Amino acid sequence: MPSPTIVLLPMWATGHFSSMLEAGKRLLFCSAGRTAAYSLTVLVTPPPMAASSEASSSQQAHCEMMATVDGIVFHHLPAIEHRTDLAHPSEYIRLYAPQVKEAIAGLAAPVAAVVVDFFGTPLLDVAHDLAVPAYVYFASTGAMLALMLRLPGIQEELASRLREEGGVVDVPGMPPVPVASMPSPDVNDYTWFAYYGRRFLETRGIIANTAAELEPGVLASIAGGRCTPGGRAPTVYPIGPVLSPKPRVVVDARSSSSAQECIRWLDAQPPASVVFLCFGSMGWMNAEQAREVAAGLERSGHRFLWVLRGPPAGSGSGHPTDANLGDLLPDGFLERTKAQGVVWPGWAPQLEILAHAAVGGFVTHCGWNSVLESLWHGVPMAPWPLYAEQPLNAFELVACMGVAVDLRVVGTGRASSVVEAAELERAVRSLMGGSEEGRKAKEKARKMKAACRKAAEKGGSAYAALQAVVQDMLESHVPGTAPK
Ligand SMILES: O=c1ccn([C@@H]2O[C@H](COP(=O)(O)OP(=O)(O)O[C@H]3O[C@H](CO)[C@@H](O)[C@H](O)[C@H]3O)[C@@H](O)[C@H]2O)c(=O)[nH]1
Repeated sequence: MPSPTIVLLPMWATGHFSSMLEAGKRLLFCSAGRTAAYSLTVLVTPPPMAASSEASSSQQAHCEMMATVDGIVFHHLPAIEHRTDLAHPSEYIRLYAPQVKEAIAGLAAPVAAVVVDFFGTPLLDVAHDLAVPAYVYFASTGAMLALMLRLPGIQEELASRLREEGGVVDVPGMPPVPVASMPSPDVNDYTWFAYYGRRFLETRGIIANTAAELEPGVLASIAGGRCTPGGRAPTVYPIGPVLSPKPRVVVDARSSSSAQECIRWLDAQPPASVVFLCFGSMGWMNAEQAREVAAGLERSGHRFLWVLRGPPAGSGSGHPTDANLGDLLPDGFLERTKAQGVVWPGWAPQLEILAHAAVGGFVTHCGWNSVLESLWHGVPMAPWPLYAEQPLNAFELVACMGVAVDLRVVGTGRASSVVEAAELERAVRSLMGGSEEGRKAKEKARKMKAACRKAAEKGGSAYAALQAVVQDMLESHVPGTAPK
């Protein structure tokens, strides 16, 4: 009888796919040496056409990188017909249910557990139909998880709260969240968030990319049943920070020059002297936004490494394009600042950059992977949230963790939020140690670095959570049973 397998159902977006694969690898390593060690089966759903070939090539490169790890097997599901009427990723993922069911039922190994990305929550039905224990992998913050769990109980009053001038939303374990810091409902509208929150309670547990040391308040409030109607608390396994190295091929294929050039430039800069700016896998800037940033950086006088990507081709949705710097930057900027900084017009080796001693601060869109990578290396941040749950993350970084300086963003959304030049100049100076706020953020980030590393050590909280979830999977799995 083959050893039991854990089935992973990741979602294609880079910030989800790579994080979940890395988490799966950790589950696998944690089970090694036990009497019933697992294998890992990853069912790969191709991105919809609108998500672009960039998501496909990134997905493929991650699969190739992970395929070299013993015990991981990939099954690529055939693409379904493209549908233009589906606005939400979860609706699209739901269409894969029959294929996912067939693939799981056809596995030779007994299935110990199915783990779905939170966008793939509709696929919990498949696990239930097959009577297989189900778990969710949550790639974002504990705060966002608390909010999702809370939403079914406050959905009715939420609409009026969101309209109130100066309104706040109560997320247990956090200070009152101003309406402006609520996740932007553009893609992930609150109906879906509430749906996830309800359905998470059907699982055996939520495997979360966070750590008790990072978000003690919200994790305690979830565990205490304060976020859920009826006080029924789900089991959360905070196994983070899970950092996911990007395959070299993804970095090189997406950059106009070798990624190593960034690192070589950093090698020549003094310690903690460079401010790094990067906006995730989907962030981009238009000429108005870039002009303000350029002026702010130049006036700050600080060294910078700025990853600048241009708007998506065509309709404006989809992935950013490699920037044509001439179209985005003010005349003469590159020439005037060539001794001060570098503008990188494509995909950059972010994890290596944040690990570099020359980097002293990070202006970030607050994607949770970016935040964790920054904290892991003790780099303080200035938050410029763009979409999804990023405004909530930004609030948490400043108001709860104290690891970021405030940055005043005018407007919301990818195309319409602007940080004016004078504000960027002020925030960069502060971030780089020019204010009490900046120095405090740096000190807090240094402490978070130590806490993150302690959590991940053998005997640390994340390590214990990994062992606990593997133990739960062993207990829930009845040896010798395969799905019907
Ligand atoms: O030039 C780049 C740009 C990004 N990255 C990497 O890409 C990942 C980006 O992930 P993240 O920071 O989480 O941003 P998004 O790609 O925007 O992630 C999505 O998924 C996250 C996890 O759920 C959410 O927090 C975000 O809001 C959502 O947009 C990180 O590992 C970065 O290191 C690079 O290596 N080079």
